[in-house]
Amino acid sequence: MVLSARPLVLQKSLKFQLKVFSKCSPRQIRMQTNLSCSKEGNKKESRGALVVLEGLDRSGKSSQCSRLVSYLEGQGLSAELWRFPDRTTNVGQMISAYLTNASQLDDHTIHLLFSANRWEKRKGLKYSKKSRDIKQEMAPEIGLLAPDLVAYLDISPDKAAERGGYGDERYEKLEFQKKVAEHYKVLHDGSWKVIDACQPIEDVEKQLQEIVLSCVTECQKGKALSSLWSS
Ligand SMILES: Cc1cn([C@H]2C[C@H](O)[C@@H](COP(=O)(O)O)O2)c(=O)[nH]c1=O
Repeated sequence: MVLSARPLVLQKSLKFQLKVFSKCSPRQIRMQTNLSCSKEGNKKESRGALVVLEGLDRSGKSSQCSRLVSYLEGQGLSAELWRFPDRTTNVGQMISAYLTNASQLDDHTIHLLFSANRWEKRKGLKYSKKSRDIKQEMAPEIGLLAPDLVAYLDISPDKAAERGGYGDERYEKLEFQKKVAEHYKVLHDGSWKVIDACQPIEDVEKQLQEIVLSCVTECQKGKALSSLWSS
C-alpha cells in the first residue's frame, strides 16, 4: 500500500490479511499515504501487492498464510501478515468480547465493528458474516483499498468441520459455517482465484505461491491501485 516502492500482499479477509512488500524494508504500514505510485523521472515506482485469503473456518488460511510469508521472504520479498479481526485494538477487543460470548451486539453493530477494525488499518477487505443485505454490507467498506488478489480456499462446511478444531466462539459452528459458505457464493466474482483446500497442504501452498508471485510481479510493473466497490 503504501506501496511506495514495494508490493503488498494481504491475506485472509474474513480473518487474516497478509501484506507482502517487494523489498526487505521496515515493516511499517503506511497505507494511509502514498496510495498512488510515485514517479522518479518517467519511471514508475513499483508498489506492493495486497493479497487476501478467504475461506471458511478451518479451510487452512492461517497455515497457508504463514507458509506464504516464509516463501515470499525466501524470494527476497518483504511480506507482512495482517489478521482480521485484529483483536489488539480497542475495536478489536470489542469484537473479541462478542465472538467469545462475553458481550452481546446486534448483527449490524458487529458488522460495522468488523469494518471499523479494517479502517483502523486503512485496509480493504470483505465484510462481516453477520450482515444480510449485500448493499448494506458493502457500504462501510467503500473506499478501503481493494485487494490485488483474492484467493479463496475452497472447502465444504462439512469437510471443514471434519478437520476439527472448532473452538467455543460464536461462529465456529457447522450450521453457521454453512451460511457463510452460501454467503461466499454471493460474494464470489470471476476475479477470485479458487483453490481446492482439500488438496494436500503442499499442493495448496504451491498453487498459492504461483498466483501470488504473479500478482506481485504485476503490481511491481505498475498495476493501478483501486478502492473497494469503486466500479
Ligand atoms: C474480519 C472478520 C471476521 N469475521 C469472523 C470470522 C471468524 O469466524 C471470526 C473470528 O476470526 P478469527 O478466528 O480469525 O479470529 O470472525 C467476520 O465474520 N467478519 C469479518 O469481517
